[in-house]
Amino acid sequence: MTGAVALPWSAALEHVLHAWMPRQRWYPAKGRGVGLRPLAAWDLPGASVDGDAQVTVHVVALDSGDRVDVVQVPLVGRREPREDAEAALVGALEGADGTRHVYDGPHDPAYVAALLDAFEVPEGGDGVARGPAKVLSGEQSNTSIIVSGEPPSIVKVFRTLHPGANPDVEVLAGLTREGASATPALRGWSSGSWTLADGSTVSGHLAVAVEFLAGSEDAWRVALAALRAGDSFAEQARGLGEAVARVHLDLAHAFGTVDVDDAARDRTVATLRSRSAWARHAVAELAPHDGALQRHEAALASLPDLPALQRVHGDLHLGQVLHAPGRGWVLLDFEGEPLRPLAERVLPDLALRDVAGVLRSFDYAAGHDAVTGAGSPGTDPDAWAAEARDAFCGGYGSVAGRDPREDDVLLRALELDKALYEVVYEARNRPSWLRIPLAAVERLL
Ligand SMILES: Nc1ncnc2c1ncn2[C@@H]1O[C@H](COP(=O)(O)OP(=O)(O)O)[C@@H](O)[C@H]1O
Ligand SMILES: O=P(O)(O)O[C@H]1O[C@H](CO)[C@@H](O[C@H]2O[C@H](CO)[C@@H](O)[C@H](O)[C@H]2O)[C@H](O)[C@H]1O
Repeated sequence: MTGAVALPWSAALEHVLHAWMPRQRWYPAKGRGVGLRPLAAWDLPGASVDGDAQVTVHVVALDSGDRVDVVQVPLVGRREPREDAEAALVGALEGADGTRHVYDGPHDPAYVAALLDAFEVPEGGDGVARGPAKVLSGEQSNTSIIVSGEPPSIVKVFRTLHPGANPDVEVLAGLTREGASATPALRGWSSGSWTLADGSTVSGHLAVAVEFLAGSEDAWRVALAALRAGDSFAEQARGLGEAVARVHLDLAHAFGTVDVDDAARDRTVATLRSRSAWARHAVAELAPHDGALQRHEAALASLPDLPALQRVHGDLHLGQVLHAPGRGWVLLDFEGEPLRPLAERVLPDLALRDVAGVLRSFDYAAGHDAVTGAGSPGTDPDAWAAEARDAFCGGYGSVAGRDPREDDVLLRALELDKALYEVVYEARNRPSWLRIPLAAVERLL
């Protein structure tokens, strides 16, 4: 599957990627020794931008023995080095025919042009208007490129690949058909195939393009700024609650709902239990709560009746919400929790899971400055978060027809579930933040 392409797999390319990939923010195997295995490679016609560019997309398995991650690595090879792109240089390959300078695809106009040419467009859509491209900097699990055409778009190149539909593409396609306004409109996507170790060929989405909301600010920053200034976040939280409820109604309409029979209830309870057990085993700092967590796992059997299940966001927090001028709150990134297997992330779930996600995020905002020393609250953080929480639930209930606080037992179980996920997430990624979700686990148990 990695045959005649412009930049074929070779010992030299493997060596270069081995050094370069672990330094990338999106690299999913940080801290683990991995072997690289090529799963697929294909060329995109790169010469449409300039004659020197050769665009090859590699799909590579990162194998650490007990776990395999599959990543997408689009590369551009050039005979002439790009003066303006030192930071995007992956490495240089020496061959009998001279040196090839290899660049990270998203930072090279030849790849971006070729990627957009390969996009499929939703029915009735205009696709992505071409324009100058710029990679978004910051903490991201994928690589996003802003394409400043008229209108502008943002293209997300998926780095970790999964077979099947990517939920970001699938969900935004459904919501765009619904004419939803609290999510960005889908503009296009691309797909590809790769071959697994057992010889089977699978396909999946490689990239997605949506409308770019210029001039927007993310809710996490807005909330932190309000807290530091000593300003209430109640009005914004109420609007956010309304927006989340509208997205839930649109998702239910686009993808349907599933009534909870005994089997679905058992599955939901089992998922909550196994997450608690997973966290207990994964993070030593939970040891003092082991007994209480085991009692909690047993008590989940007596949860009250569950509402119907539906497609949800799955990893909703303030960093996944933008405030866009003239548009209000807009929810992003429907890929679900990165630490959860994809097959689970696309199943119908409790809409209250997203409510719990936002409530946890208010708690994070309240605890952030004390843990990181990045600023200082201008008001009592706990009272600030409690007010935001009430306003959010009130706003949500005014659109959904039921206030989440009426389902307090279930909501609490979902907040605890999220806090346990966060404990694992922080232990792996930001140990200095671990105190925030650990304190929540203690409080919620
Ligand atoms: N439609 C959009 N308009 C404007 N900015 C966006 C848009 N989509 C994403 N962003 C910006 O890109 C960041 C990362 O997007 P996200 O979909 O969460 O990617 P990832 O899966 O890599 O975390 C967001 O936090 C936001 O700042
Ligand atoms: O945005 P991602 O899909 O990568 O989500 C992961 O990272 C998030 C952190 O960026 C993490 O969110 C946690 O930290 C947030 C503050 O940075 C906070 O607002 C959230 O409430 C908290 O869960 C998320 O859990 C993780 O899946």
